[in-house]
Amino acid sequence: MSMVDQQHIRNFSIIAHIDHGKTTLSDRLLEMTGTISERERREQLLDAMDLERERGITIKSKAVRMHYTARDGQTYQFNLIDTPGHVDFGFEVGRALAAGEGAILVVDASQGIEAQTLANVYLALENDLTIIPVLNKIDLPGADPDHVAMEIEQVLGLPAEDVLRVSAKQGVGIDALLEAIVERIPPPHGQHDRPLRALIFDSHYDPYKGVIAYVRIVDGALPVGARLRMLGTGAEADALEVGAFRPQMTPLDLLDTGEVGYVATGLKQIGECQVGDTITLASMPAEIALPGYRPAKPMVFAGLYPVDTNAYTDLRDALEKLKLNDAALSFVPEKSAALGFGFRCGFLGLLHMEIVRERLEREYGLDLLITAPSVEYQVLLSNGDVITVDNPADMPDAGRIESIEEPIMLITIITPTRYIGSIMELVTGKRGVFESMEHLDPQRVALKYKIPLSEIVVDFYDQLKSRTQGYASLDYTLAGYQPADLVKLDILVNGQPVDALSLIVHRDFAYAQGRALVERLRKLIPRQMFEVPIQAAIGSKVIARETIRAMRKDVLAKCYGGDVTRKRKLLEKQKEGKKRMKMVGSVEIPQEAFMAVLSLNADT
Ligand SMILES: Nc1nc2c(ncn2[C@@H]2O[C@H](COP(=O)(O)OP(=O)(O)OP(=O)(O)O)[C@@H](O)[C@H]2O)c(=O)[nH]1
Repeated sequence: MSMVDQQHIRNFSIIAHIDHGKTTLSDRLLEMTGTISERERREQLLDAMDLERERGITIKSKAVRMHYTARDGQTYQFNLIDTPGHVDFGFEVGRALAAGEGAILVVDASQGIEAQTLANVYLALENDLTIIPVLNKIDLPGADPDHVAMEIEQVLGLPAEDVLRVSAKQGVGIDALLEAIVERIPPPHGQHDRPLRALIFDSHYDPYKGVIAYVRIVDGALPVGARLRMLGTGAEADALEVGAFRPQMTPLDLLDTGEVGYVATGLKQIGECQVGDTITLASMPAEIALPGYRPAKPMVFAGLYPVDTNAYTDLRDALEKLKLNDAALSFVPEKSAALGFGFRCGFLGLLHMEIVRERLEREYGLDLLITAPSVEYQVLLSNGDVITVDNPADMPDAGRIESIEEPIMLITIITPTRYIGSIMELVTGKRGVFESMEHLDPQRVALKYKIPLSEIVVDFYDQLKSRTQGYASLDYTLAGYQPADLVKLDILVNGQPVDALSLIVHRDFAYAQGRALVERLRKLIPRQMFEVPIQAAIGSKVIARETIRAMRKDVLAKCYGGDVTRKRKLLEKQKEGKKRMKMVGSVEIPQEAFMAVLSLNADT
């Protein structure tokens, strides 16, 4: 049985703005400590998920154990908890941070501080972590380490002389960083003789071992074979296996005070082993749970429907499994007159939505139809009741509504000063209100605005990037709810309202958006055998109309009167080519139509 003195443990995360080199640096630390070989590093081990490698981003946090022999001759156990960098995943960053005592803050020496650098530093400070600031990419010709070190001192209050300089790519400055981890990050100071308290900071589901909880042992120890109890849910389980990620799962006899590792619980019910809960021993339970996490709050909602109606239960099972690896995902069954049975899902943001959808399709072989994303509205009814509405189709008739409140975000945009005008124009065009402007240096500012979430979920980030040639960065937090003059815009296809195409829009923009949407739909919905009118309406008032002309008769005419099987073959072939279509009434509507709203601004 290995006993490690807590003095020789260091638990930390690496935090960074996206693309500043967090993954490259993590892999370099693994290589320098002999945890992986150079070849393995090249294969970018930490970004193991296919999807991550393709998108080049880190989605799930991971916890890897390394051993480092320092200049003082002592061997230290490092537990590196990797965190995702994208704005949608701030929730996971917070969880990972709470499992350690320190954070390495990576800043690209050619880019300087970006929006998520700030957001991550605030999260680290909230968790009382020791921060080691590191300038990465000093090998780049455009790197200006002295300037960025001063920026770090001025904006973040971390002394410039404490800032380390590395090139993760070339392996420069990594020794000094390893020493700084030993010297600057405090060891854990848990109580070895107290009953076990282990914080669950992540989990995944394994078909053979059940729920695998990623844990930080705060007090006591967790031996293999022990009977465990979850303090929050009361569920009990056996520790089938305990171990550490090195980086593969490696079984051990026990996890001791201060250590980070995993425990396989055999639990099949994901709800019984929740991230944020405390694990203790059934034989000698701790009394007080560790402070948990704020549950992640979904911000964006969309309907997910199987293209094949028979796949409904498969979709439900897949969502349940995914949820284990993704605590932020929420879903409830919903029924659409147009699309049948499906689920209303809640996501942290659009990137999160895209990832969930792709994982469902790739890992579970599902063909899905997804509706346009919506935010959550607070609706005060004339009878005094307040309801929340996250599906435009559920919005009550205008006559029953007293007022509607929508979520408002506080956004921070960091940008070179030359783009301020263009950003102002973008933000005010989306009902944004200026809050403040702060200079980071003579060439760069942090702009703050309040803006409705519904205006930024769609393509705000892309527009911001294209207006600033990629130079601006964005971060956002919920600032509260505000009343607004909102109306429901219905879309009628062939005279029938299609619930899945309804939208909530501001009254001032309703006409323009209705026009743009019907024009767009006219292009997206394929011609049918008959003429199809497409209308946008508010209540019973039609505000825009387009017509899809009928298909020319001679396409199928060839088959008439002749060979029936040939006609059937032709129709089947067409069907295959249009997999992602839904029959709505007598009209086939393709997936793109349900997402048409996403590309509206490109037209207006
Ligand atoms: N020149 C140079 N490029 C680097 C260095 N470190 C990382 N990069 C490159 O910067 C890009 C982003 O690096 P990643 O390690 O994927 O960044 P990340 O912060 O982990 O990104 P996410 O996981 O998506 O948040 C990659 O193309 C790296 O090859 C460095 O020291 N020098």
